Amino acid sequence: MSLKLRVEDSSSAIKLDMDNIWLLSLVFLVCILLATFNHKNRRQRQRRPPSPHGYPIIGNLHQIGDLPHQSLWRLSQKYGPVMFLKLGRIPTVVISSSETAKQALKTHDLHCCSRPSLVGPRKLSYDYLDIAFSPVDDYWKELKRMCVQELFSVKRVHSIQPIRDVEVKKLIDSVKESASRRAEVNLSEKFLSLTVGVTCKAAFGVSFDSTVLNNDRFDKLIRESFLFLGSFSASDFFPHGGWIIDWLTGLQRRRERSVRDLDAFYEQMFDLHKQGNREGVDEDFVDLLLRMENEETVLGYGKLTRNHIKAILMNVLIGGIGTSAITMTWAMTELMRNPRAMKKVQSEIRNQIGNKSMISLDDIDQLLYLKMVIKETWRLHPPAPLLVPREVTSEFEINGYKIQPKTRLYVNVWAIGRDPVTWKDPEMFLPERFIDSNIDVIGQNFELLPFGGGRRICPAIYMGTTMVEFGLANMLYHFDWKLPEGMVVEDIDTEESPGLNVSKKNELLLVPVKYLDHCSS
Ligand code: HEM
Repeated sequence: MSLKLRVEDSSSAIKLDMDNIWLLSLVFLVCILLATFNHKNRRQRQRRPPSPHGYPIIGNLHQIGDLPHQSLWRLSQKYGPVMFLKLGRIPTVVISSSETAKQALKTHDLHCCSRPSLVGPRKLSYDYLDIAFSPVDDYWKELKRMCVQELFSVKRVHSIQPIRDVEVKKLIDSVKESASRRAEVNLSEKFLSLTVGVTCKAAFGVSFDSTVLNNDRFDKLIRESFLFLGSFSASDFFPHGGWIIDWLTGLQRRRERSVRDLDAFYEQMFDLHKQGNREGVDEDFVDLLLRMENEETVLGYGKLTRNHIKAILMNVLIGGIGTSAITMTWAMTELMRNPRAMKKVQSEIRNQIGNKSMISLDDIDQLLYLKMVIKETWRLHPPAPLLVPREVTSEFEINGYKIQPKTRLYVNVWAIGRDPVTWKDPEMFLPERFIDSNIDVIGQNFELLPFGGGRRICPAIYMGTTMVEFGLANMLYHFDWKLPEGMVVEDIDTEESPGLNVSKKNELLLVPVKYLDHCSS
């Protein structure tokens, strides 16, 4: 009995040992698998750009704040010029130096020149029929080529000069009137009226202050579109459930109303053109696009339709109005903060122009210091500080870090303009830094990118630059500028207001003094 027991004991001991061996082998195998997986994962993570710590679900969204370009600049000082963030569900890479911008916008432009699908732009652009938000495809390529050749060409910029003359003359007259009363002028508002006036006449053949265009309604329309293009939309970061938040916050409703109102505005403009009830140049933008529609012009995959025209006009409104007005306001702000630069630029203009009632486009070519003032303004205050977001379509590397397809890519040109590696005393407004420098804004110098670069570069650089140079030159020629009673230079702030285009938060109020009165007295 005892023998039997012992035999049974030893067999179960052997069985136990076998079980242990199996168990140990299994644990060993799992350990090896885990180690291999971990190693692979660590290698992959190592090849991903450095990243600040994020939270589940929201990722790094809480670190973005009201002025994302500023928050991202601060983060980039800790995590470097190629930084990875998870914004909600969206893998995002932020580029913050001229050297890495060159890699993204030049070397690897082809891999990252598409646009992400964003809800606001999708509605405004009739499902991406525009230039700015359309993904990269044959339609976008042909549309951009057509717009560069027809809408934004040097010839067209010159053909709308009579419109600029009329609108700038109106501005001068209204500022003169304030000067005669020694009253303050809201320059932020004046510059906006100027660019709205020029854009309305050049694009739609109507005056902003005419009865045809109810300017209160138009003003509201434009402000609303800017607002919702620039405001936070949960759907853009949580593609599957974000719409619920947008619905709860009322953003979705406001967005739909704004799209409806803009659509009605375009239809009204088409009707006016049908009735021949328009003013301005021989052929405005609507005329040109309607003519192309009649000629059954094919772009990419199909014929140009009314929705294509509306989407293109949306880009003209969004691109043409804010950017130039913002630049002129920032330039005047910086000149008021730097009286030496103000004196120098006014002397240049007045010495070159002599005694004239209006400055011409040809005169502008000689104003080299003015051009430096504008470049310096764009270095410190690019109107689109993060450009327009891009989407990566195929894998590439920057500084040895792998950037995966479907990543959203931001280029922080605001940070690049303040990089002490590139710019000496970056916080100082110093137009002279461009003397003897070849740095230009046409996308070839990656330290200064107010118009972006690569395939997605702004197609209207000449149009935008001409508006800014012409508007500023006239305001600086005709008037001296003083601060309102009781204010000193140190009181002028450079606070920014959030949005798609970053403008000066507090409006710029100045008192004009008529210059030519000095001459005649
Ligand atoms: C001071 C004036 C202007 C500035 C600073 C400016 C700046 C920019 C920037 C930064 C971009 C994005 C580039 C990128 O993503 O790399 C852009 C794109 C664009 N801009 Fe401008 N812009 C100005 C004037 C204009 C004007 C006057 C128009 C039209 C009337 C215009 C139409 C466009 C369009 C259609 C795009 C989209 C290009 C694309 O995605 O392929 N811009 N602009």
